[in-house]
Amino acid sequence: MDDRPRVSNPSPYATFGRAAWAKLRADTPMTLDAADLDRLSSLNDPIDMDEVEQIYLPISRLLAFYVTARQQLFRATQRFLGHSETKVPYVIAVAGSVAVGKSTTARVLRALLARWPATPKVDLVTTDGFLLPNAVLAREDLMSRKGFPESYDVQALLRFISDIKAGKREVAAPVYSHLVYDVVRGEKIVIDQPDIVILEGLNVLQTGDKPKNGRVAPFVSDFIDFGIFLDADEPLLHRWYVERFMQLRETAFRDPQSYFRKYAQVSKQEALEQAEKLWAEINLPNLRKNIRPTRPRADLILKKGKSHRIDEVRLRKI
Ligand SMILES: Nc1ncnc2c1ncn2[C@@H]1O[C@H](COP(=O)(O)OP(=O)(O)O)[C@@H](O)[C@H]1O
Ligand SMILES: CC(C)(COP(=O)(O)O)[C@@H](O)C(=O)NCCC(=O)O
Repeated sequence: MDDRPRVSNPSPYATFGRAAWAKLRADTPMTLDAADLDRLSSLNDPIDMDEVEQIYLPISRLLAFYVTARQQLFRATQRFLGHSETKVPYVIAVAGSVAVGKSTTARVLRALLARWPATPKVDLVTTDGFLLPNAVLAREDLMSRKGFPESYDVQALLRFISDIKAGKREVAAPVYSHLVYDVVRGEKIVIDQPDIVILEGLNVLQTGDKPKNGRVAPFVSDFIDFGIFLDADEPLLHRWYVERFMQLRETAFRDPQSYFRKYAQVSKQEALEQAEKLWAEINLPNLRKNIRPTRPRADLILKKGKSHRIDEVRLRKI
């Protein structure tokens, strides 16, 4: 019998259940209260104190180590090259499906990181601002591909993130409105050398096309220091998407400016059919083809279960 040790394919991740991960909070203090959480959670994505204490405080502690280590490495390179010190933001990406709750995760992280003792300046940018305007999407027959890689101005997103990592001041990003379902003309947010940028969106861990003429184009993910993938099984995502659509029908869709105002007026059944259609024809295929394949590129995978709680954490160790 061959008793040599088997060479197995080791997982690059260490996997934790909730209780084991919660212990890694160590002595990190709680800096948010119930009112903060109310303000930070999104529609149909509740978050409570337990979730922050058990899941997010250990993440905040981990990121404090990573940011310090990265800054030291960066300063070492600057010293070696004899360059004067420029300030370069640390970029954290938050990726995952439509309706998984990226906005809540990104906002809670931002609030926690901004309350570290050194109170760094933390900015949050969503990639939807880089979607092509509806007029362009309609012209190119891409309205039913919103969120797919071809629906974004990837060059503009790359320019934005590379300018940030080059330490440029006052870098502008366009702004998207979920209400009008389009990029808002003339509106922008300006990022002015923060300590940390959180970049949130479906596509932040994506890589570009295959090499052309022997050259590989740069990817958004090349400029990311730490990637988080927010994960959940398809049936849950489906449920959360449809539930949110039906809740929006009672709220945002009633606004005369809402792109979906029609669905506040039609029958519940018609609205439900539209939500199912958007999920089945756009968001689910996008999840399968373009979003979930980026999960193995994440440094941290947060898997949500029922009630939107994170049940499992996987941290890249190699
Ligand atoms: N049609 C809509 N009208 C108004 N707000 C919306 C609409 N669709 C999504 N939102 C809001 O936009 C934010 C981003 O949603 P989404 O891109 O699905 O990402 P996630 O759910 O992962 O945060 C959420 O806070 C959601 O509540
Ligand atoms: C705007 C989105 C593409 C998300 O963009 P992101 O901020 O992740 O880049 C998405 O919320 C969306 O609108 N998807 C199109 C199908 C739908 O209406 O659900």
